[in-house]
Amino acid sequence: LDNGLALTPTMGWLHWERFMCNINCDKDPDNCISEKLYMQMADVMVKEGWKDAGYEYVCIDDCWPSHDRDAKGRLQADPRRFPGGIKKLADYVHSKGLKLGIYGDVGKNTCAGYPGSLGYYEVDAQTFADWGVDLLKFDGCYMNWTLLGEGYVNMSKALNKTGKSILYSCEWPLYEWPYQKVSDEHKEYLFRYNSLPDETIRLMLCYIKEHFCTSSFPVAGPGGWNDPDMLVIGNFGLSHDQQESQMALWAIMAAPLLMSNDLRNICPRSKKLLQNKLIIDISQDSLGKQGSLTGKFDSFEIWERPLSEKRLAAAVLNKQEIGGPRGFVIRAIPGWKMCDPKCNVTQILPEYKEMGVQTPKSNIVLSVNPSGTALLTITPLSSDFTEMYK
Ligand SMILES: OC[C@@H]1[C@H](O)[C@H](O)[C@@H](O)CN1C(=S)Nc1ccc(F)cc1
Repeated sequence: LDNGLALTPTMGWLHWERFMCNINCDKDPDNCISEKLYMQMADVMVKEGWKDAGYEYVCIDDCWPSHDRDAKGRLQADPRRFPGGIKKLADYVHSKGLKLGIYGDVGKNTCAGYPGSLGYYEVDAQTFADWGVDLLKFDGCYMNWTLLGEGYVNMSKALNKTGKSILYSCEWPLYEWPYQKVSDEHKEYLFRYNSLPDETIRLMLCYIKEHFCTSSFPVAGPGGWNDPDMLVIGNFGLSHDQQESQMALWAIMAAPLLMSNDLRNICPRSKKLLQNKLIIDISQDSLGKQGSLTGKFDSFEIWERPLSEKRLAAAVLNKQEIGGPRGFVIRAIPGWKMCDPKCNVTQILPEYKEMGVQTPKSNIVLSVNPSGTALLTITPLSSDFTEMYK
């Protein structure tokens, strides 16, 4: 959808993978789905450099509403967990210079059984607009599969009708069979299509542990991004190598960077990784071209993304889980052919290393940890440029 939103992949925080549907505010007040959680995350995002790094959306996921609509048929937040209501929460988030995302469902109920928007698309779109919501994640549960597309299109039109610019983040392709089938119609109406099933994020965990999904994502670009779901960096499930792999791959794929973790309590290494400016620059690159899998051999996967100014980002993933670090000769990267007659190479992960001017015959060997990734940027140099890097 080209109305000036989502020109680069969305960046922010989303509650689901870390806080799920925890509504037990009596016993677990610090981690339950309540206005306090989002206000605290917004505070931390400003205080701890997340906003400055580019993370701007604070997103509510499922389980926020009351089970009953109000007298006018409008959705309302659970009054005990959100005593101030969503509008007040949006005002608070906006006062911090951030944006608020909310969650709805195209069908009768949300996946966790709260009221869905079927039959209420215009009412709900207007309600979200009146509250000052900036993003809507629209799920696809409890919906007659043959009416799914019509529902998503109708909500897209209803959102447009409000006259407010609300980033429309859909799970439409997720509920299409086969998965990841994103048609032109999807792209026309969607900004960010969450094109992998939720279990894939868990599978993605095991993918990150064992292998990455190698399904080629449909082409994305400014105004519409494929979304392999939340960043789980800073949680409990991944080793640091696997966290580096997720961050590198999401940047190469031009995927939205929506963290789902506890920013109030995150280990310094994970925070440094999530705030790594060079990786975020790859993710947010102005060319807006999504990267892809360009090579697979000897239990390595190479993922490459063309960047602005003729540069290339390359990620070398060691899919082997056992054993120790393995060497990968840098000139075996398919895109290395652009290093002709020379190029300048910067390694970003696993640690920053200026590799300087290289030639097509470079013998540099990258060391890649099991389930880890080496991430590079390669800048081609024409012969006269070499002087600059001497
Ligand atoms: O209830 C909301 C939850 C989160 O929003 C996820 O990000 C969405 O992918 C949807 N969702 C869940 S658990 N959805 C879901 C997960 C598994 C399944 F078989 C059917 C639906």
